[in-house]
Order: sequence, then structure tokens, then C-alpha cells
Amino acid sequence: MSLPVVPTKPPGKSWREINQERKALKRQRNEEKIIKREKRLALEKEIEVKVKEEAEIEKKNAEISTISIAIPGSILENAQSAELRTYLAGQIARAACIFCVDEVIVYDDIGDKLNTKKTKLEDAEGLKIARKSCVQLARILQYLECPQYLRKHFFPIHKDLEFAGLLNPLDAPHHLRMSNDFKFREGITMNKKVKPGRGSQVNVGLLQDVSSDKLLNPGIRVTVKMLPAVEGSKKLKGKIVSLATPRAETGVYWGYTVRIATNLSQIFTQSPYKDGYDLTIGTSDRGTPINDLPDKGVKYNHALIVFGGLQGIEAALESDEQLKVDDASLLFNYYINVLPNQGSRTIRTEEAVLVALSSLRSKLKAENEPMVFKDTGIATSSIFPQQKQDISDNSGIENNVDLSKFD
Ligand SMILES: C[S@@+](CC[C@H](N)C(=O)[O-])C[C@H]1O[C@@H](n2cnc3c(N)ncnc32)[C@H](O)[C@@H]1O
Repeated sequence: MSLPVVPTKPPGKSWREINQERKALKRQRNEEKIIKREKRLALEKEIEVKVKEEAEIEKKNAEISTISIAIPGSILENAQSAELRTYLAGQIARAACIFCVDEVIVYDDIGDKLNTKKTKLEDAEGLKIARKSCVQLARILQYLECPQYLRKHFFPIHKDLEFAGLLNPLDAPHHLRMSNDFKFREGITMNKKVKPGRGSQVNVGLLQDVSSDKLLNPGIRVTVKMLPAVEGSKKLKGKIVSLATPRAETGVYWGYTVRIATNLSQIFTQSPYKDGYDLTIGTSDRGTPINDLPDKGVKYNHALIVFGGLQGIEAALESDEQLKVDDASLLFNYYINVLPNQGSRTIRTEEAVLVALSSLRSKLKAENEPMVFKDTGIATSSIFPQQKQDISDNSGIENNVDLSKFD
């Protein structure tokens, strides 16, 4: 039988002193517990506020007003050579970039009339057939929009791109060089092992990959918000954000997405915006003179401007079996002539895009205009002074058509 343990009294101290010390220790422990709990509650609150703020930013991003243009792929079919076809596609890309277009829809305005010029795509949704000229136009548009350092990952050698290397570059703000210091960068998720709980490594066109906050499949194009460097650490860290975030947060134009519509009606029905387009404009020399529109009087949140091909929008309407109207102007909120008293009998589609986007600027009023990007250019950092050379030449993007499975 074991005897009860009797606490031994340390020498030189009375039992009163010992009890007081114990009580003080207990009090101190309780106080520490309270401080710890308060700290934890404060941290939880901070996280809650941050999550709310981020949700607000995401909501704001989704609300930024956008401009989409629809171009018939068939315009390439009238060009005399492969080089001229490529150049024409480059002109559309340059116009879209110059006027900060958010979405380019390449549509088929001819339909089944000339069935031979089609190419097949088999994906999860089943068999899709698209006009070859539409696929080529979409491919060149995507190629030019993609930052040079990512092209080798997203654009394998393809006949459609044979002369794309000769094209005038877009020189878009998101085509960053190593020497550019900007808080957003486009990147590709890499196939690198990461520790459990960590996000994907992303190549953003710098010497070092960025550790991101999300674990994604390799080979995906992502937009990364670069996080401030931690003191004493050389590691680059970033947060994966939506494609709309750079523009919503800084006002900088961040490129366009590309989709293919296999007829005129799909331009309207397959809009990536939740409630579709709230302003639709058709362009034709038979439209209402643009001067009739009030200055800054046409409000929009998601505007769509549709251009026709050789025979105009009327021909596209005729080829679309789903559309039962016989007057093209009835498809749009506005049907406009952007250059009354034109000097040439015909204005080509690629010319009309520049004229229309330019003259509509003074007529349209965005409901949620992105803020003005105040920087005169993207700042050049002194961190990489010796690496000012262009990164090697070289898509995938939210809402972007996946062209990799087209012939
Ligand atoms: C060669 S034109 C087509 C022919 C036609 N006369 C017409 O405007 O419908 C090609 C496209 O350029 C645009 N376009 C040409 N002239 C235009 C004008 N004066 N105003 C607005 N758009 C025009 C239209 O989108 C048109 O479908």
C-alpha cells in the first residue's frame, strides 16, 4: 500500500509564502490564457474582415464595364495570301488592344453554305465544327494577346501561326519584361512537386518561379498578384486572382479574351456575362448616322459591337437558321453608320473596327468605368538591371476558347 504524497516545504519559506506564490503563478497563467484567447479572437476577426474585403473586390471586379466586339472569321478568306491573312488578323488584334476591348468574338457569318472550309473539334461537350478561317483568326488573336514569355507553353508550332512572328506586337501593358516591376503578372502553373498545403509554382516570366496560394493543374494560364517580399527571404510569393482584378484594382488594360461563335445568334446567347450584353450595336453603312447619338448619352455595362463581313451583317443574318427576323437592325439596340459620307464605296471590316471604336468613344458612357491607370508606363525595377533582354518568345485564359484540339 502506497502512502499519500505529502508536499515538502522548501527550506526558508513559510507555507503562507508558498501559497501566495502558487496563487500568483495561477493568476499569471490565467492572464496569459486570456491574452492568448483575445489574440486568437482578434486574428479571427482580422481574417473575417480580409475575407469580406476580398469578396468586395471580387464583386467590384465582376462589375467593371466591358466592351466586346464580334468579327466574322470569313474576312480572312478574302485575303490573297497566307501573309496577308495573318496581317489582317494582326490589324484586328491591334485595334482591340488600342481601344481596350475586353472580349473578341470570332463568328461564322457564312454557315453551311460552304461546308468544305470547316474544321472539327471534339471535346467534352461533343463534336463542334468551326470554320477554318474563324479558328485561324481566333488563334492569331490569342497568340498576340499572350505575353511573349508564355507563348512557347501555349502555342505549339501550327500552320495558322506560320507568319505570326512577323506581326506588329500589341505592346500591351501586361506583356511585361523581366525588368518591369508591377504587382500583377500573367503566368503558367508549373509541373513541380510542392510540399503539402502549398500552392502551385507559377512561371511569371522572371528568373524564379512564384509560390502561389492555390494548387492547380499544371499548364494553366493564371493571373498572379505579387505579394511583398518577406524580409530576409529571396522567395517570390503571389496570389492567384481573376483576370479582371488587375484592371479593377489599378485601371491598367489587361488584354482581351477570345471566343468562337458558330453563327450570329451565338454571339448573343453565349455571352460570358451573367446577364448578357445590355447594349448591342450593329454596324452598317445602312445604319443611322453616328452623329445622331447624344455625346456620352449611350450607357452600358457590357457593350457588344458587331461587325459584318464582305456582304455585311445582313448576310450573316440570312445564314443563321435560328434567327427569324428579316431586318438586321432589329437585332440591336442601335444600328449605326459610323462614317456618313464615306469617300470609298466600301469600308473594309478591319477599317470599320478602327473608325467605329474611335467614334463611339465620345458616345458611350460606362456605368462602372475602370479607374484611370496613373502610371505613365510600367515601372522598371533596379532589381534585375542586367536582365533587360526580352524573354524568349512564346494561352489559355478564363473564357478563352481552347484551340489546342482544332486541326
Ligand atoms: C465591306 S463592309 C460590308 C458592306 C456593307 N456595305 C455594309 O456596311 O453593310 C464590312 C463591314 O464593315 C462595317 N462597315 C462598313 N462601312 C460602314 C459604315 N459606314 N458604318 C458602319 N459600319 C461600316 C460593317 O460592319 C460592315 O458589315
